Amino acid sequence: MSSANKNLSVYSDKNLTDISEKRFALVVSEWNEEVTEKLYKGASQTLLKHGAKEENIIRKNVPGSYELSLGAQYMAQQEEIDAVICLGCVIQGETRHFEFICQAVAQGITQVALKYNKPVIFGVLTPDNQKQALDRAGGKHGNKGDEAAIAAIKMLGF
Ligand SMILES: Nc1c(NC[C@H](O)[C@H](O)[C@H](O)CO)[nH]c(=O)[nH]c1=O
Ligand SMILES: CC(=O)[C@@H](O)COP(=O)(O)O
Repeated sequence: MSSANKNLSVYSDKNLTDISEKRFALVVSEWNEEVTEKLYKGASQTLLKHGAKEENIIRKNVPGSYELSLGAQYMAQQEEIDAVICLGCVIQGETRHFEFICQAVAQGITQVALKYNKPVIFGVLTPDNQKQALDRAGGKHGNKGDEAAIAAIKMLGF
């Protein structure tokens, strides 16, 4: 089901685990910052809405989505971090570079989650163009950042 048929910001908030004492690392790509700042806003506001403390939301920037995996590892290895949310936007260009970044970051983030046995969430948009990105960063299809935050909360309640 595509985001066009399932709004990224629509979710059930029933039985969400208490996150008042949980610490979240939000690793944010600087590439396409017009989009990633919106993703960060969505994720951070969703965490606060569901009880996270502002001082327990730690933000770290990386140059681009390819660096999200290493940034996630730096944070996940810290015992006091309960979950990591990676936020990025990789937009298809003229070459196959898009494919390599998307594959690398998806696999890299997964490896970090499994290595450190804690939620490391893939909050990365991979659109064909800027419009698709903005539609999923607080636009008509919701906000991928909201979805990522809820995924982190649900995995903490696993
Ligand atoms: N084209 C996009 C990039 N490219 C940069 C890479 O992510 C990486 O920083 C570089 O290859 C150096 O290792 N990054 C995005 O996040 N989004 C893009 O559209
Ligand atoms: C995903 C990218 O790195 C891409 O935006 C770069 O554009 P291009 O493939 O035209 O070099």
